[in-house]
Parts: sequence; structure tokens; C-alpha cells
Amino acid sequence: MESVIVAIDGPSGTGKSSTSKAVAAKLGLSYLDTGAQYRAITWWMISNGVDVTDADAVANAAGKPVIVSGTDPSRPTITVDGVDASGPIRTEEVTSRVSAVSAVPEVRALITELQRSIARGAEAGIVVEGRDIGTTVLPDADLKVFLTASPEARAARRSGELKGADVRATQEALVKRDAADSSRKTSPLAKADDAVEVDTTELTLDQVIECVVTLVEEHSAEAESRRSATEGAEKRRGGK
Ligand SMILES: Nc1ncnc2c1ncn2[C@@H]1O[C@H](COP(=O)(O)OP(=O)(O)O)[C@@H](O)[C@H]1O
Ligand SMILES: Nc1ccn([C@@H]2O[C@H](COP(=O)(O)OP(=O)(O)O)[C@@H](O)[C@H]2O)c(=O)n1
Repeated sequence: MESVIVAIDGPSGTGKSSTSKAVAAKLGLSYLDTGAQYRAITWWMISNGVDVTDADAVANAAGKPVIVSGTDPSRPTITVDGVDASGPIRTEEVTSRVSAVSAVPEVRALITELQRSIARGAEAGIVVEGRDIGTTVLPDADLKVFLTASPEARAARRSGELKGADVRATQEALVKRDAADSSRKTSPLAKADDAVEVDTTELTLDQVIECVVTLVEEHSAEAESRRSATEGAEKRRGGK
């Protein structure tokens, strides 16, 4: 298969991370969790006493942390200034503050550039998941998928992960974060016009993975047949 870039966007709990990791592993592609990067910069701000509600303070500090993402889908990693951040970025404290930090344009500019350079460096191709990958980060992606699911299904999935969490409180927090992410000025959560929308409410994770793998394979088959048609036409023109 030719190198392929897949963008998977959607709100929280729609299955972006689990689907992207599995699709990347099945197809031998790299994997990038862009939400983890916004979480990492948020964790750094909190740890370094930056007031995350002060957009100027966040903008001024945005260039300081060094964030490194490992892109192996079977073992994704994230470090901040060389320190493993995979645990601390999932705390409730980070989750409740990440939307404020990710709304700051200077933060987005830096992280977007980092994401583009990681995608450029992925030789076999990459699955990149987030909120604005299809619209802003990689508008020329070969395939764009936008995952959705009902707020009830998403909250049930999330509270299944956070043992003992109240489903109603989880749903409220999730809906609030979606609203903040969808309404920010810079690069909000949105479906790209050319993205394929998949409602995962009634689907199992395996069905969603299968659906995306099929979409990637269809894309690759179409690209291959276009390429051989062009080559055939060129050969005929050359009289060979
Ligand atoms: N189609 C599905 N049906 C049931 N559970 C799912 C489905 N997709 C994902 N999950 C589960 O829901 C939780 C959240 O999925 P995740 O991939 O982290 O979503 P996102 O990255 O969009 O926030 C995980 O525990 C995952 O195993
Ligand atoms: N491409 C992206 C990815 C995440 N984000 C921000 O990062 C937060 C955390 O993303 P995430 O993917 O880890 O969130 P979950 O879906 O795992 O809950 C989102 O709520 C957004 O505020 C973003 O702004 N742009």
C-alpha cells in the first residue's frame, strides 16, 4: 500500500483513540493522538503555576515545554521536557482545563506545526486523531473520517473507563467540553466538508475499526487504479 494520511476527528468518547490505534496497527501506519499533546501542554502550564484562564500568560509560556510524541500504535508515548506524561495528562484536573489552553491561538499554532512535522516524517503513512485534523492540520489528508455518537453513549463509554464515575456528571462535563471546543474562534471542532461521517452509537468498536479499514483500502485501490490509468495513457502517447 502507498503511504496514506488518515485524519480522524470528532468529539470526546466517539472512539477516535481506540479506532485510530487499531486501524494504524492493522495497516502498518504510525499513529498520533493530538489530544494528548494539548493535554501535555495543559499539564505543563498547571505544573508551572501558569493561570490557564489568563490567555496572555498561556500564550507567553506556550513555547517553553518540549513535547515529544511516540507514534507506534502498539505503544504510544508522550513526554514533556523528557518526563513521561502519559499518566498525569489523564487526570480530571487536566481534562477540565484543557479546552481553555487549547483555545489559545499561540498554543494551536505551535502544536499544529509539531503535528504537521510528525505527519511529514511518517514514511509509511499515519493516522492522526483530534478535533481539527481534517479542517486545519492536514486539509490534504487522503481520507477524513468524522466520528459521532449520542452524548448518552459517549458518557457511558467514558464512565466505564473512569471507575466509579457518575454517568450524569461525566455527560455534563463532556457536553460542556464539546461546546467549548466547538465554539472557540481558532480551529474549532468541526467536520470537514469532505469527511465521511460515521455514527458509532449503535456500532461495536470492531465494527467501527472494520469500517475505517475498508474506507482506507477503498481509497488506496482507487488511487492505484487512477495511477495505472495515467501510466497506461502516457505509455500510449509515447507510442510504446
Ligand atoms: N463503538 C464503541 N462501542 C463501545 N465502546 C466503545 C466504542 N468505541 C470506543 N469505545 C470505548 O469507549 C471509550 C472511549 O473511546 P476512545 O477511543 O478513547 O474515544 P475518544 O478518543 O473519541 O475520546 C473506550 O473505553 C473505548 O474502548
Ligand atoms: N486536534 C485537537 C485535539 C484535541 N484538542 C483539545 O484537547 C482536548 C483533549 O482531547 P482528547 O482527544 O484527549 O479528549 P478525549 O476525547 O480523549 O476526551 C479537547 O477537549 C480539545 O480541547 C484540540 O483542541 N484539538
